[in-house]
Amino acid sequence: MSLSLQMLGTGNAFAKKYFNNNGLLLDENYTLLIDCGITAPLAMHRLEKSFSDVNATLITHIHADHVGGLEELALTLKHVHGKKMTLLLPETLIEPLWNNTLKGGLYQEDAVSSLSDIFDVKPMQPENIYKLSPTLSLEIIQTPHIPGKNSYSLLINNEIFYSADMTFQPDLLISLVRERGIRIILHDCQLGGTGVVHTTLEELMSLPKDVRERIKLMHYSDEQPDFVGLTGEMEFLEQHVNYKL
Ligand SMILES: O=c1ccn([C@@H]2O[C@@H]3COP(=O)(O)O[C@H]3[C@H]2O)c(=O)[nH]1
Ligand SMILES: [Zn+2]
Ligand SMILES: [Zn+2]
Repeated sequence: MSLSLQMLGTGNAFAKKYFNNNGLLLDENYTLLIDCGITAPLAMHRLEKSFSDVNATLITHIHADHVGGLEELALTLKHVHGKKMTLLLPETLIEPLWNNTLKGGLYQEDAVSSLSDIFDVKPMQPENIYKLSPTLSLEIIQTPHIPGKNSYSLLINNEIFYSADMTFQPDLLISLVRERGIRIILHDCQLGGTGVVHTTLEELMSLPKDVRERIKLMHYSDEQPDFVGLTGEMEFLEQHVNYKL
């Protein structure tokens, strides 16, 4: 089995040198887009990839760097390719994604009045395992990010943890490694300041070595080059590089 990850971008919400932190998870017969932010359409174009070749898009939470490209994705698929994207998303996000984010741009009288009129919606719930292909399965874990906003991390094939955006959860990270045997942790990383809505590099550096050595850093600011060599065992993921997982 060969599973790989190619990030469309590894930047935070305000980065200008990096695209939004969205990724393509690829196995032999299946491509999953993890989040589709404002910059995702341009990043796909730069990689000479088409949304029509993506089997499904998964949404972790409703921030523009994670959902801001969905309007273009949906309209391109409908009007250029004549199809709907399969949209995997936690059930709690369906209503706010439509009413608070997408309805303004996608509503069309007698044609599009709900998320499922424009996407093939597949609601997800924590603790269920979703088998996307013979070699790719997914679980969602609700994790803290912004007070009052539902946000989710991912467990891929019961061996890879993808934090999406979350505040520092040391107990969760330690138990994922020591109790669930998680091999790789792909984690958002705020390089400076205090971790109010994200996890800081300083916080990740405080983790025990057996956890740190499984971590790859993503969702970082434009200052990332100043921090190369200062992250201990944890390496930065680079956008557009295809990593075997
Ligand atoms: O209380 C807050 C709420 C938000 N923010 C910023 O807005 C950004 C939204 O996208 P993000 O979740 O990738 O990152 C967030 C932060 O950069 C913040 O600094 N403090
Ligand atoms: Zn983000
Ligand atoms: Zn966020």
